[in-house]
Order: sequence, then structure tokens, then C-alpha cells
Amino acid sequence: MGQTLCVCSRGTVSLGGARYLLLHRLAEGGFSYVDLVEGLRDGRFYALKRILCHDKEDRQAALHEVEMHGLFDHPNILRLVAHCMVEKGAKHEAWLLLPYVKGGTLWREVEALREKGTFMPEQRILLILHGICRGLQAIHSKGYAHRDLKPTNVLLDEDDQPVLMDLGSMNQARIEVNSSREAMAVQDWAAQRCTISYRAPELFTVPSQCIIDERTDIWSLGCVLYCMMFGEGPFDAIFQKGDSVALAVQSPIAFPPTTRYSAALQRLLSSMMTLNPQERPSIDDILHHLEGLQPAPAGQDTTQI
Ligand SMILES: Nc1ncnc2c1ncn2[C@@H]1O[C@H](COP(=O)(O)OP(=O)(O)OP(=O)(O)O)[C@@H](O)[C@H]1O
Repeated sequence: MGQTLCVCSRGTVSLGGARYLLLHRLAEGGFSYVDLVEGLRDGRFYALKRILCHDKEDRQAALHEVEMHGLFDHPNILRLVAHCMVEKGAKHEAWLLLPYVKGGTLWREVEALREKGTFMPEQRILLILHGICRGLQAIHSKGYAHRDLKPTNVLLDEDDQPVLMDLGSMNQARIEVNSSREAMAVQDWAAQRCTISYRAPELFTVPSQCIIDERTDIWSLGCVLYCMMFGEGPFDAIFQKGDSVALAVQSPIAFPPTTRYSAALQRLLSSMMTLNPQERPSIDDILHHLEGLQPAPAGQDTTQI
């Protein structure tokens, strides 16, 4: 995989012919950890994501993530600077060097507002939503779907532009299912790769004859929009209580009444979170509506969805 790496001296690594100083840990999960590093040559900051690979399947999944990054060169999709596979005894680590995005995740901003007891203004929601949609449009127009869109997978850069990250679950948008065995395989894959509280209803109970498409992302986009509006995802509390997210996601949703946001934004939200994927808007439809959706005072209706 990719370019040469060596652990040069304590605290520095070399990747793709350049050396980087390890600064501190940004995040740690079950299967990966992310460190902030500084390029010794260019003085820039990067995020070094190391994915633990226990077997060949894990290595293929990491390679897949690298490959997905290679498909895009878009301001709203995180760029991959360099990558390599490192042997660690019998195991491997896939190292992905990414530009460091300073503003942190969208989730962090939502959490900070919630702690202050305030909500995100409509104008800011529209700005962020626009950028997310432009990133998704780039993905969908190439025939792919992100499949794990959520506020912790959206970074905000210095110019407040959202950047979509974590392309590990991305795959071909159109999945044709022709048997109950295939349906079960898609369902099992989704259970592993698509975060439960942002997962589209059609991925919970996959019919044995159906086509799954990129509109799974539109559902997740609705959950992200809901999170910006109400301070948490629509199914976060259900998940935290240990109740059935699958049941809640597949039932009609009652949106909290609010006068904080325009009727047009609320209609846009409910259109994204339509249970039947065939009735959900495409990313082009959403962008089209967003272009005409000027930030408006609460309660003021500006457009028809
Ligand atoms: N380029 C970056 N700039 C700034 N922070 C980053 C960057 N990449 C990752 N992070 C931080 O590291 C966290 C984990 O990154 P990422 O989602 O890629 O890892 P993951 O193991 O796939 O996580 P998960 O599966 O839990 O979503 C992010 O939520 C973010 O806080």
C-alpha cells in the first residue's frame, strides 16, 4: 500500500518522503486512533489516522478507504495527503495522512451550543447544510454514497466550510438486491458500517427484492439537519436509553414543533426524513431548494418544498 514509512526517531515519522512530528492524540476509537502531527518541512499540521488491521479483510477495508479518497478533489471532502501500510508484528496498521481541519467536528459545535442552552441560528444551519450538500453532490454524481454521514464525520474548516470525512463506509450508490440472502448481507454490512442512529430505515429491514441507492445519505442528512436544529440527532436519546432505534426509525416521526426556524427549513427537514426512499428528494433537488432558501426570521415562510 502506498508510500514508504519509517518511525525515524522518538516522536517523528516519515511518510511519503517527508517527516512529521507527533504532537498529541486527537481521537481514539475501537479500531483507529488519530494524532495531530506537524510537517517538519512545510510546518503544516496534519491528522494522522492509524487504522488497526487484524486480518486481510481489515487491510482491504483500509485500502478501500484510501481508494475512496482518491476519487475526489473537492473542497467539501477531506483530502488524503499520503498513506502507507505498516507491519506491527503479525498485525498491520494503515496510516492515512490527512490535512488537519482546525474547527473540529460539527458535533462539537452542536454540543457546545447545547451546553450553553442555545440553538444554532438558521443562517448558520443553512451555511453548513449548503457545504455538506455540495460534498454529497460530488459523491452522488460519481455514483457513490457516503453511508455514514453524521455530525462527528463533518469537520468545519477556518472558513466555516464543512468537510466530509471518514470515507470508510462509502460504496457504490446503487445496490441491487435479488434474494433474501443478498438482503441479509446488505443488512449485516449496514449494521457494521452505518451508525445506527443515522442509518436509513431501508437498511434496517432490507426487502429481498429492492434497490438501495444514495438516498440513504439523504435520510442521514435529515438526521444531521435535525441535530443542528434541536441539539441532538432524532434517535440519539432512544439509542442512549437502550430502546429500539430500529423500531423508532421505521415508524412515522413526529417533529418537535418550533417557531425558532422558518417553515421552509422545517419542510425541507421532513422531506429528507421521508420513510419511503423513493419519495425522498435527491441531493440536486435539495440544493435547488437551498439556493432559494434565504435565511429568514423565525416563522417566515420563504419557499415551497
Ligand atoms: N483531518 C482531521 N482534522 C481534525 N480532526 C480529525 C481529522 N480526522 C479525524 N479527526 C478527529 O478524529 C475523529 C475520528 O476520526 P474518524 O471518524 O476518521 O475515525 P474512525 O475511527 O473512523 O471514527 P468512527 O468510526 O468512530 O466515526 C474525528 O471525529 C475527529 O474528531
